[in-house]
Amino acid sequence: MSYIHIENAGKTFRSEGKDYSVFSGVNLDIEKGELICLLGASGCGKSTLLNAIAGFDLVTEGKIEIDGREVKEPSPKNVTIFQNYGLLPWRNVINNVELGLESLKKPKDERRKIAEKYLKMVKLENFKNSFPRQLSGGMKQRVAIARALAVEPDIIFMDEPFGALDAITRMKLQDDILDICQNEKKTIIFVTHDIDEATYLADRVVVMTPNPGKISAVIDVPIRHFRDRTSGDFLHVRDKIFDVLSMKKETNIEYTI
Ligand SMILES: Nc1ncnc2c1ncn2[C@@H]1O[C@H](COP(=O)(O)OP(=O)(O)OP(=O)(O)O)[C@@H](O)[C@H]1O
Repeated sequence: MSYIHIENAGKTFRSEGKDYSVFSGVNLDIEKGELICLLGASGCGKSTLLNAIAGFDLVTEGKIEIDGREVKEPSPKNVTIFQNYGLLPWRNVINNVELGLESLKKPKDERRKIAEKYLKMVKLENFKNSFPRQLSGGMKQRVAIARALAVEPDIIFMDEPFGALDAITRMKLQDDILDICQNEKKTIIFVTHDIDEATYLADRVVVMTPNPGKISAVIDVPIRHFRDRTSGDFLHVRDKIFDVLSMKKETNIEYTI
């Protein structure tokens, strides 16, 4: 049995006396240590599926199991990173990173040591005494990543974490995520509607289409982490995704140089 097992999962909301199916018939198996990107256009149910796996909002059909246990509520072993950082403005950077460790009742010395280790990992060791208002968006998201890693979670759920960042900062943070994956071997489920981001980060890209949301294809990314966004292999995987989303032009354009 896989680590995360999703079987015939569906989610229906009732609104004004009518049922509305967000996604249905979703089957997916995820192994420990995989980085899975859920990719699709706005409204295809990516966040709803992520929330169902994380236990925030349960499926209404089928089942989702993690490590053999049906998901019925959020687990303290997992963390979620959102687009809006979620930092406490009155706490400085290191105290923000220590937040989850306080809930785990770690002694103060140990908390500090762990927080410093992860701040170093996200290259913010020189900003530990700064407050969120003094940081750029990218730095804030790095603090959120350090805070998530500090509690040594089993699974990290990321819902468009870089959606509010400019393209260059976004690419730098994507590299950070790949470094972290190599060092920490975490299971990550990452929601995005950015095809390049999914191709760059994922071990497998799960492509979803709407009305109702369903999985149209699961695309293996054969070379673990390209690090080169212009390589032929990268473009090949990207092309496959365009194909699934029916976004390729019918006719091929010929270029003459
Ligand atoms: N609690 C709810 N009640 C009713 N409808 C909902 C609820 N939550 C989500 N939906 C609907 O489900 C659909 C899918 O939403 P969801 O946020 O999962 O999509 P998404 O693919 O993540 O989109 P985006 O990329 O824009 O965030 C939307 O049409 C949304 O309005």
